[in-house]
Amino acid sequence: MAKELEGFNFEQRHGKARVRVGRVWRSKDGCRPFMVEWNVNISLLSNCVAAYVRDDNSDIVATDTMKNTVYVKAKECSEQLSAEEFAILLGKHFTSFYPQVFTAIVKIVEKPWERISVNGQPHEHGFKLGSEKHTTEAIVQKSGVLQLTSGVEGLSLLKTTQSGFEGFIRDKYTALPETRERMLATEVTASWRYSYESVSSIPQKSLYFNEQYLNVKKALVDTFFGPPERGVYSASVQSTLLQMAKAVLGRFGDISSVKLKMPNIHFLPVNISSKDHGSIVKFDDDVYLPTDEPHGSIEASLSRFWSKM
Ligand SMILES: O=c1[nH]c(=O)c2[nH]c(=O)[nH]c2[nH]1
Repeated sequence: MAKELEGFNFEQRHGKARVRVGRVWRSKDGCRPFMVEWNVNISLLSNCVAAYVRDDNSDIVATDTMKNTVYVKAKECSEQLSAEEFAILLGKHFTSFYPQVFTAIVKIVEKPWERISVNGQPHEHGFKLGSEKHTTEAIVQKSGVLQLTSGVEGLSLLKTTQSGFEGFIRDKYTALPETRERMLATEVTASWRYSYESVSSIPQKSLYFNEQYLNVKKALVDTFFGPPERGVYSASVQSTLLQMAKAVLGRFGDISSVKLKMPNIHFLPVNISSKDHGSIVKFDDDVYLPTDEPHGSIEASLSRFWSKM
């Protein structure tokens, strides 16, 4: 919230970044132990202008206290919970415990520890690190008003065919040939906003948001690839991105908007020729030069008309 200060507009927030916490829930009535590793970012909007203007810290929640609170609340959570629920729980705490705090913004990135299978059997206490990460952001107001966003980052996808790019603008700067046959590779960053508008209206079902995370990820991945035998043709990253976004809004009624970032990570055709021997390697949709940079950057968001995002 902007405030007038000595003839200027002034906005401030403070918080603790990158608070890392691991939580293990030990086995109970036959359940396997479960663990998570979270990286928590807290940002508080509070009435503490005196600290800026008068060296008066009496309204400051120390960022060290915020850090400690993460561990206290993790300890208090005796049942396994999703990153979304933990973010909301922290947001509720900061906005209700401190009169000075009117909004809490809590972001969590979950490290993708996955239970390992040994000889096809899920291990009791063994985990290995997967690839893409589950993310969430809860913005909690003192009134209980909530904005909840979840996402995935680092979801690397590639298909070796069923991708092309034709019909784009051609001018004196254009060298790219048109094609109906290329590799398509990307690293998806997605975020989606849930339509729950207060902390009291979120689903009470245990681990609901973990389930939704897997469902949304599946919708994104399935749409990118198409059916296993035939796949589906992609006319551009743009076209595939929109189909993926539509699949999410089409399948999940409690998601009001979705944002997708899909860099086009190029696999360049390899053609090598020498002065003496002419063509040494002639590209025949077989040998590529994988690259990181430069890459195409394509992003879009899709929301329902009634969405606030
Ligand atoms: O799917 C694509 N979209 C583009 O906008 C683009 N631009 C480009 O050079 N190659 C591609 N591919």
